[in-house]
Amino acid sequence: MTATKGLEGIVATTSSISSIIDGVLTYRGFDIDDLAENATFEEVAYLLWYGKLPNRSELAQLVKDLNQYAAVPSQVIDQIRTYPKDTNSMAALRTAVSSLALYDEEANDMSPESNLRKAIKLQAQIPTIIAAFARIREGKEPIAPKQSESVAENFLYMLIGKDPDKVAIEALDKALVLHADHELNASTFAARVTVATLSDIYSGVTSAIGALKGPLHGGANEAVMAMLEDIGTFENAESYVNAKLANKEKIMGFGHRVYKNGDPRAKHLQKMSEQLGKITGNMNWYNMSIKIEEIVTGQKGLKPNVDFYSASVYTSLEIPRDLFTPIFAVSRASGWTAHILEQFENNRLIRPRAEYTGLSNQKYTPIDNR
Ligand SMILES: CC(=O)SCCNC(=O)CCNC(=O)[C@H](O)C(C)(C)COP(=O)(O)OP(=O)(O)OC[C@H]1O[C@@H](n2cnc3c(N)ncnc32)[C@H](O)[C@@H]1OP(=O)(O)O
Ligand SMILES: O=C([O-])CC(=O)C(=O)O
Repeated sequence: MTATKGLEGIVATTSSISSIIDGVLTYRGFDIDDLAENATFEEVAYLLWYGKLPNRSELAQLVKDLNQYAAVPSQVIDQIRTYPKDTNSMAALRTAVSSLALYDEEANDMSPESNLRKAIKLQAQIPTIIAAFARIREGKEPIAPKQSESVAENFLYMLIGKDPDKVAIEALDKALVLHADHELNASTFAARVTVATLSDIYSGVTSAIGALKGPLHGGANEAVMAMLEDIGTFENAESYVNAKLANKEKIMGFGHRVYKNGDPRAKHLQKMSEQLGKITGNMNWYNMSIKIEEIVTGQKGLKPNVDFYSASVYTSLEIPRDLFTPIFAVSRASGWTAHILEQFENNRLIRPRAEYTGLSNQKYTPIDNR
């Protein structure tokens, strides 16, 4: 038995949800470029869950369900009020999502209908939790979700407390489309491993949030912004990045386990970053990002991943830095739950082996003789 570090190149499951083949990402066979240009997040979520694009009445029903479920149990909001004000936002989300199960009477119902309903509930409630957390820590009252056509609109509304502008809604909606699913990424794998024990969907999504939090995965978008802020000005970018590379430190938002010739989602986010920079009149983050890309790609051949330009996009939307990874979770909730439903459809326990590299033939010695 020989281990492959990080399971690189190991095919661990079959899936018909999304594919990455020759650097092309598809959701249910639809190219991400096509979806990014044309689809709304709600259409994409429907596509991931049901395997086809919705017609008008199917989409209207999903929007109705999302609106119906968007309010979070008051006990969960009350718990969020007790979190320390400096709680890590992903830790808050992980804890609150886990506690949603306590107040859902069907949390442990394993029927396919119940699991699909809970997938939609989780999708509806995750944005509400994040917005409530963000407001409560600032000493403000959470804002109840409104009837809305769009998850992006409702999230921004609950976060800022007024109707968001059209540009912001459209930009966030596109970011949600781009982040919705990504084959067997670490957080999705964590979700599938958890539910393959026949644990419940809340446990699966809680595991996934824990995995997404790390800076080698979803947490990189926040780390990218921390780096941009650290650099501060365009003029500082070159020396900063060169020093990091010389020190063999990683530049956040670059590289990918699967894409070696570039992440197809990055160009959409780059374009949005530029457009939003022009609209806000602040091109600093965009220009700095372009410079960093030039250096990192030039020197290391590494290309930006989905997390790199999303940092400047969210900053242009005036979203606080530590909500970037929770927003990733808003989108990926659709993919996680689609994968959980797929895992339940054809389940087998996921239990690989480890190659043992420890000591052998050890003999027990009584404690006083050690
Ligand atoms: C949504 C997402 O999860 S996208 C990924 C988000 N994560 C990041 O942006 C964090 C920065 N990037 C990375 O850490 C990595 O590229 C990962 C985790 C994404 C992929 O990792 P792996 O496939 O395991 O590659 P690994 O970390 O082994 O790197 C291979 C080589 O490239 C180098 N490398 C990889 N990424 C970077 C980077 N961002 N900056 C500098 N060097 C890098 C490594 O140092 C290593 O070099 P070496 O062979 O000389 O030791
Ligand atoms: O697939 C991965 O390893 C990480 C990633 O890009 C994602 O989850 O979107």
